[in-house]
Amino acid sequence: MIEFTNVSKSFWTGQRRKVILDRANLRVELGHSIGILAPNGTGKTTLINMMAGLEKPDEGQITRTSRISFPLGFMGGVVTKHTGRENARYIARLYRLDPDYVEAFSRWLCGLEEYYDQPMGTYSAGMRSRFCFSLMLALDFDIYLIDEGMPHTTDVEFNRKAGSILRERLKSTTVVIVSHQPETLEKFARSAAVLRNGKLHMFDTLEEAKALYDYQGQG
Ligand SMILES: Nc1ncnc2c1ncn2[C@@H]1O[C@H](COP(=O)(O)OP(=O)(O)OP(=O)(O)O)[C@@H](O)[C@H]1O
Repeated sequence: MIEFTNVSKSFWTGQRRKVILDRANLRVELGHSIGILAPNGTGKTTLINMMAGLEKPDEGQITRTSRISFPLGFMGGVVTKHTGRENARYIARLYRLDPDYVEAFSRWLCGLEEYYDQPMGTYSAGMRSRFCFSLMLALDFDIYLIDEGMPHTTDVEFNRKAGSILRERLKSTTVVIVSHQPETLEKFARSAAVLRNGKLHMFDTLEEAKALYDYQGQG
């Protein structure tokens, strides 16, 4: 479960205070995936980072009682001078999981072949994103945090394998996905919230959320 209670967050831009959340409340229960719709630049990444514990609220309380993933695509946990193998084994230990299993699963899924044993600094952006996604699926979380859909990868075989594992995982896991596009949420969640002017408005269906989002304009 993830619960936001009266959570506020803002940034000082040098000229003004940019409000991301203003005493926002939200509850994510296990088994109930949700999508969060928000226009670009209004705080999607900040919100998902707060759920992951990477960003602290200014005020209010965030309660986490499940195994919650780092955001899909997040690279902060990897050390680029180390190889994919070393990173996978190190991160497995941090999560108290079997490094042999995590390495084998991620090595198989990302399909980086000999690059898996090369420093991650030599990877292309697509290779890094395949590595991080494969690691995230290897770690087996209760709640997966996804910022703007699947990683952009041009590798057809990876997309096929990762897509089918993710679909299977979705039957037993919970997803929180943020996006500026309702279509991105459709595959993952039936209920949705809209982030608007620092408030989170929760709806039982994606259609209702979309109606408010469209009504208020997406910019
Ligand atoms: N550390 C920071 N200091 C100052 N401003 C910040 C900081 N982090 C984010 N912001 C600002 O807060 C706003 C929300 O940022 P965030 O990255 O969460 O938005 P987003 O909805 O994910 O954006 P995009 O759709 O462009 O990816 C932006 O205006 C951004 O410039």
